[in-house]
Amino acid sequence: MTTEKKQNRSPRPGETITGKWNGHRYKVLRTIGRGATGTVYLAERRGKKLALKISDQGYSVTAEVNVLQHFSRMGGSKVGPDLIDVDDWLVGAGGQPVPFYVMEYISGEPFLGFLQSRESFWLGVLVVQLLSDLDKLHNAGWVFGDLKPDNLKVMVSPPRVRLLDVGGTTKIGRAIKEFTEFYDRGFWSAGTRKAEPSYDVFAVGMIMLHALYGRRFRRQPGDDLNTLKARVQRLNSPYEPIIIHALSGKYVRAMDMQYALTTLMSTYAQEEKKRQSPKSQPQSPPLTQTRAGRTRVKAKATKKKRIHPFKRVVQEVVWIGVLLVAFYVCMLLLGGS
Ligand SMILES: Nc1ncnc2c1ncn2[C@@H]1O[C@H](COP(=O)(O)OP(=O)(O)OP(=O)(O)O)[C@@H](O)[C@H]1O
Repeated sequence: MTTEKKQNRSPRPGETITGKWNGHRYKVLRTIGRGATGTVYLAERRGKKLALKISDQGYSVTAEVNVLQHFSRMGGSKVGPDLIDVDDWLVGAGGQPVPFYVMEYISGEPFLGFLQSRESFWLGVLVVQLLSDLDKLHNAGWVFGDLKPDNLKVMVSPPRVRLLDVGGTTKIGRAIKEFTEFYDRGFWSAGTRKAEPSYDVFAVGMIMLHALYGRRFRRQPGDDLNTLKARVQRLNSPYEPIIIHALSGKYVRAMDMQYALTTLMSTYAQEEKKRQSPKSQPQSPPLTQTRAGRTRVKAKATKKKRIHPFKRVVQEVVWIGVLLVAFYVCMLLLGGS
């Protein structure tokens, strides 16, 4: 593979890319997106959809491929996309080799888009999954680094969060090599940019804050960790203590946050079960803090109480009929004896 930096030609939709070394052919369908280090295309080989990344920087391809190879050796559930092929594309006869790699195409919904139409319970479910993947990554000696909603996708049925864009993945102990300010603890003066598990955990806290708040907000001069904590408190969300702990660096490992979140969610699930039994009184607000969730719960409750007048009449008529039939049967039996 080449490592020199140059401006590569972009493939056109419908164009076929043939690898110089492995000889595999990929038909480019469309551009998925452009990042800082290159462009990702949706491609097809033998009827299978794949993601093909072409970079202008050979060294970034090498680094990303290296990380994806580590990911695939982790075993268990998949952490990042599977690496499928690494090769050079020869553009035209005698053209310069263009380095590219092919990975599993992760189809699904964007992380925030998936949550928009669902109750905030789902935020907890996805974050528990994410923390489990991060924990595996950390145990293998890496930190994801550039953790943000854009780098997460939710594969549906069953919903499963997946990590994309491994460009920021950094060896534990080194300086984080790629980050996005809003999710970066250094930006909020909440810690260093040293690659350690708590760096990713902070970003998870910011992702939760972003999802519940509904958008990113600007950092004003002087804003810091305390400003973030105050924002979290204003959300009045059951996730508040978890997010505050994540932002404050109280969870050293992703697994610590995962444990706290799972405990909180199972407590709420038990309370919800009790709440549904007619004798008990609610103890705390349900885990449905999104506006959409609250409206749905309210609508459901209203629906239960109100019965259509016509339906009530029909029910009464049916009951009177049942009673009359029972009365006549009794009369017949008494008359017959
Ligand atoms: N395996 C994949 N399956 C599906 N989509 C992918 C895959 N890998 C990357 N993408 C998408 O391709 C786009 C470009 O990704 P890329 O990793 O190059 O950069 P980025 O994350 O957008 O930007 P940056 O690296 O600058 O943060 C993104 O929209 C990303 O979601």
